[in-house]
Amino acid sequence: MTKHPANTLSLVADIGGTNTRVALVNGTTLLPETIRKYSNAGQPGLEPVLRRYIEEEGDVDCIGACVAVAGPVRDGVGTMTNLDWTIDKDTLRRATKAENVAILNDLQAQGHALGYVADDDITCVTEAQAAVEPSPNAVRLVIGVGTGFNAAPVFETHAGRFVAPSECGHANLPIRNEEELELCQFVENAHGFPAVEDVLSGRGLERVYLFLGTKAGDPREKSAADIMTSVGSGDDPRADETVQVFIKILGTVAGNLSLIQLPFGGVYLVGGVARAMTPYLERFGFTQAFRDKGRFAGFMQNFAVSVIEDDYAALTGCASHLHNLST
Ligand SMILES: Nc1ncnc2c1ncn2[C@@H]1O[C@H](COP(=O)(O)OP(=O)(O)OP(=O)(O)O)[C@@H](O)[C@H]1O
Repeated sequence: MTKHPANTLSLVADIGGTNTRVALVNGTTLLPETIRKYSNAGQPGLEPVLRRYIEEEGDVDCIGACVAVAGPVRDGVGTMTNLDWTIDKDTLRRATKAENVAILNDLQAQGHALGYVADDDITCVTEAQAAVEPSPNAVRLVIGVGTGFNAAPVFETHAGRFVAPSECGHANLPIRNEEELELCQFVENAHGFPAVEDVLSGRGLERVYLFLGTKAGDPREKSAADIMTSVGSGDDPRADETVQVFIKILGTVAGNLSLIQLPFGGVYLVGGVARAMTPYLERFGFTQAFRDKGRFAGFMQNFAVSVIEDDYAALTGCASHLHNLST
């Protein structure tokens, strides 16, 4: 017997460079007991992952499906940046048998989730100190730091919410001091063009650790998870130094993006690496780097910055997008 007799459900998926999160939704309501997380390693594409999910959910029938991909989407085709997968609507229809299907960039999905994330899942890092309260329709900005880096501004328009996609993780890495210049050269020598994502990501954190070790004549490697376990423990000062360098560059980049989008409604950091950084952002100078914009240092106080702790927010964003398409 099918686990889900009511035929009102849709499937949503958030496909990152490392993990795919899948769930069922009823309208905009995520069904928490249906959330499953799969490692992408060794999988040839999305179709087998979705087929396995549908089977594990008792061959559930879905009326719609929306997936968020970590990469550019053009004309309904998503190309994963950090994985050899391409996702199109026909594949999605074939895998889910749903008629209404949609493909979004994953940061667009995060933008569509704003307003649905519980207050308990939002941690304020940098308070705005502006005299004027933001209007309810003020622009917001989501910034994702996980396997990759990306951002998306969220606009509330008369026609509904519009979340603009971007690929800003592939813009140049900014440099503010001698050490960052050396890091940039280290990345370029090893990997070619030094993009923001080459430092602001899980692999990027590991590169910063290796860079500092190489500079000190002791080039050791450590995984991103192990660096975050060591930081603050006193057993590896290089982990602390690594996280400090990372957080300052994150502040600089988040500040740059804020000057481009003017998110008076707030900046929201999302993704596994951003979440792991939460306890250290203030201690290691995030706000200072975020506001370090010369004559506009005071102006930067208009922007509050928070971290979204909900690992499944993009799934709710997919549900909201699908719901908006059908109403
Ligand atoms: N405890 C940790 N601290 C910091 N980084 C971690 C930790 N555990 C895993 N990572 C790193 O986080 C990244 C995965 O983050 P996340 O789960 O947000 O990725 P994703 O959704 O698959 O990626 P994306 O959407 O950015 O492509 C990997 O690069 C991994 O090395």
